[in-house]
Amino acid sequence: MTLAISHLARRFGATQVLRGIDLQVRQGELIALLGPSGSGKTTLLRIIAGLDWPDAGTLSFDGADWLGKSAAERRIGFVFQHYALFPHMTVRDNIAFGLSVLPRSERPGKTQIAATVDRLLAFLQIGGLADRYPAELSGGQRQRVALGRAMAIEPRVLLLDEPFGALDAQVRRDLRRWLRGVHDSAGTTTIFVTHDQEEAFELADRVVVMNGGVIEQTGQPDEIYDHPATPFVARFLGLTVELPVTMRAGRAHAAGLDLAALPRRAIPDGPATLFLRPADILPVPDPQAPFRVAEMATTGALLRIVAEDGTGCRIESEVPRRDGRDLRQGQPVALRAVAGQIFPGSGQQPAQPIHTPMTLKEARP
Ligand SMILES: Nc1ncnc2c1ncn2[C@@H]1O[C@H](COP(=O)(O)OP(=O)(O)OP(=O)(O)O)[C@@H](O)[C@H]1O
Repeated sequence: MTLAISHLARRFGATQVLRGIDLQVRQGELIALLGPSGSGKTTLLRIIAGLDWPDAGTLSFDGADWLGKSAAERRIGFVFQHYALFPHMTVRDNIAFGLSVLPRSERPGKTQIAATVDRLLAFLQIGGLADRYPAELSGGQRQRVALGRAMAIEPRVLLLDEPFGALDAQVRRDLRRWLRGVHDSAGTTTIFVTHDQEEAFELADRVVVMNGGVIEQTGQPDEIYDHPATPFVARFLGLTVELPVTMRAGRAHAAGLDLAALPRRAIPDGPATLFLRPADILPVPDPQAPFRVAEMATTGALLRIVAEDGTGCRIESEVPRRDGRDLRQGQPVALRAVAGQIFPGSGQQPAQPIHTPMTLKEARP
């Protein structure tokens, strides 16, 4: 069972919001659509749900065209950021709602609906809330109920749009783990939208990074974190230090930088740009090095160090405080990169990826 999206495009007036989306989601996967505001995540989710239609492209489920089907026919469960529970109904009635409005031919009997709701209340660990009204629930409890309501119809695909966006950090973290458990035990196929990196990486089997209506990269969290496929993904995932380097036979070189730890890459000789996380740069005392420690500040566990080379180049690094014990203000240091990503081209706009974004076939199961 696969949800297959191909060349999907959507324009609102002059704004091209989706520009050719290709994505396949397998049965039982938990997928995060991650990207900045306006990148098209919600639009994509609404098209999958049958709440909006694309201008071009295809959307199919198990080989059957879904664009010809209504939202109800697709049997989608949808949870929005702002809990759209019915205020005048108890939790029990909210969860039963989707079942009680099914066409007569598909609608289970009253006893069966009550049994399904009881099972869901227990499964979602909200049995104690069954007779409360939404106004008597916390935000986190409301989102659990909203998920219960979405799951009652046994959806083929569960869609969540920033489901925890309005909640505080600790509740979000708790709900995340709870959702992962629910997803695993229920065996649903789930797609959720978030702009919170940590949430996407902790929860998802695969993360889809979107930007400006295109998918920049699709992959397992660790693959994306370790190997961002485009400059956008690199910046978005915190590789904020960008340095001009020169490639020779697959190796990057730059004055004052020790780049020997970076593996060789298939990149043409010539100018390229190295993207690094501050935590992947280690300043090492070296009397010959062109850099000097210009600033040092501690955050408790970490030491933030700014190194300058006297020509205006300032590079920020972040090391565990114990690793920076030998460093002093003004000291000459070489900067050793322990990880990083290189893209051909130089300046503000390094050329686009050397890797093509991963497709489903390439992704590990
Ligand atoms: N019905 C609409 N009419 C006109 N423009 C729209 C409509 N819906 C969305 N847009 C525009 O499409 C773009 C993408 O919106 P979308 O909500 O899909 O992005 P998003 O990635 O989900 O952003 P956010 O994280 O802020 O929700 C935005 O520029 C938005 O203003």
